[in-house]
Amino acid sequence: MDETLEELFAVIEDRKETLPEDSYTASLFTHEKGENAVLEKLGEEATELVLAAKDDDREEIAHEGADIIYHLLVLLAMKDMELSDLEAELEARR
Ligand SMILES: N=c1c2ncn([C@@H]3O[C@H](COP(=O)(O)OP(=O)(O)OP(=O)(O)O)[C@@H](O)[C@H]3O)c2ncn1[C@@H]1O[C@H](COP(=O)(O)O)[C@@H](O)[C@H]1O
Repeated sequence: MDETLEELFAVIEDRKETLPEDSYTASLFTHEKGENAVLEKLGEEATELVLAAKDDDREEIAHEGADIIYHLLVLLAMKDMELSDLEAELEARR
């Protein structure tokens, strides 16, 4: 899981740097709504996750959970944060 997150975060940082035209990630960095675009996505997906959990739909829980993690990593990159900032917080709670 760690490796998957690190690789995904590296791709996100690359999209932020190179802004390819066909990249959904790049479109979040250049969105006219600014960071609100990713914040709205996080809000929507949190609601969808709650509904999936209420329906006991394990496939949908995994789908919405992955959407949330991806958009959270985009938010970290947008704030010039590192994956290690999140890891440090989790480590401190152990
Ligand atoms: N992990 C993701 C990822 N998760 C979600 N999304 C996008 O986030 C959007 C989610 O919006 P929506 O919820 O409206 O779309 P949806 O899929 O219908 O979702 P539901 O409504 O079903 O919940 C979709 O357009 C997805 O394509 C992602 N887009 C990209 N990535 C990763 O980012 C990498 C780079 O992608 P590009 O930037 O597109 O090159 C990819 O290789 C992936 O690894």
